[in-house]
Amino acid sequence: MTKQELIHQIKAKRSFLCIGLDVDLEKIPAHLLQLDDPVFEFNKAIIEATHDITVAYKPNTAFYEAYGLKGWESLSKTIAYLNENYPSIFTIADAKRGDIGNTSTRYAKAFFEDLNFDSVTVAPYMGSDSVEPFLAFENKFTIMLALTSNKGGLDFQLMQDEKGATLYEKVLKTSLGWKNSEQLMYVVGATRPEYFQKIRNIVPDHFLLVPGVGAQGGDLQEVCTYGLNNDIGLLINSSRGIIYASPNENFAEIARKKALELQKEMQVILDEKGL
Ligand SMILES: O=c1ccn([C@@H]2O[C@H](COP(=O)(O)O)[C@@H](O)[C@H]2O)c(=O)[nH]1
Repeated sequence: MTKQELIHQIKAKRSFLCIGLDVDLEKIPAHLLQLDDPVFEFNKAIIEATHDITVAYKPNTAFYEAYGLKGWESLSKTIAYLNENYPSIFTIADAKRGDIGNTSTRYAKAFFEDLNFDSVTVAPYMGSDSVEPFLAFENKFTIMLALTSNKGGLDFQLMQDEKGATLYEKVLKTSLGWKNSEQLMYVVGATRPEYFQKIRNIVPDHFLLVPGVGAQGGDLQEVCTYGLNNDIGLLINSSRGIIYASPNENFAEIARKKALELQKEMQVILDEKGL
């Protein structure tokens, strides 16, 4: 998918919502457990209930890898279902990969070629030659961790050098010099709204993937104050807050209700900003 296609979808749907498909067999309604692939059936129901009001889906691969081969099969079926039925929806493999160059290339092939995701999350810790192999894939996006939503994210990301520059700022600035850096997006936690202005000064044009709204307590309005750019430039993720809003047979209906609440809020924000 191209950036223009993503922006077009966001404007058409008046939504920059990303739904996280973090499926846990202990949390899904009991009636699904009798089916052959409960994880895929759960995802299918969530997708059918929300595809018109969300622009992206983000399965976190940990939730699939935890179930071994069967879990990988559920992931593979989910992405195939999305690509076949809703090809204009942006897909994110939240896998947080990155390794020496030739290994990163294999990761990139796994997510971009075999599974055919539009994007994958990566960690920046191993530097340019660990991320550039992902950026070599045309019309695919590499979403790099910048300032994460978790408490421990601050252990390293806010470390300062003698001039007061923080590590996450250096990560952002350095990555702009990498080959095909226009295909980067960055993860910034919704729990860190006070940093969005600074981040937008460094990366005014790139998309930010923002997890942390919902279960982690981040606030959509606060993120949008400085996070939005002229292309909208935000993908706001909520996983548990949407997919587990009801433990009952009506889970998909209630997930839609929760997703719609966020989408309506987004619509108002976009209207107010004239976007
Ligand atoms: O900084 C980060 C990076 C990734 N995540 C992931 O996003 C979702 C959030 O799930 P919720 O249920 O909406 O809290 C999950 O897959 C995380 O691993 C993040 O939260 N923060």
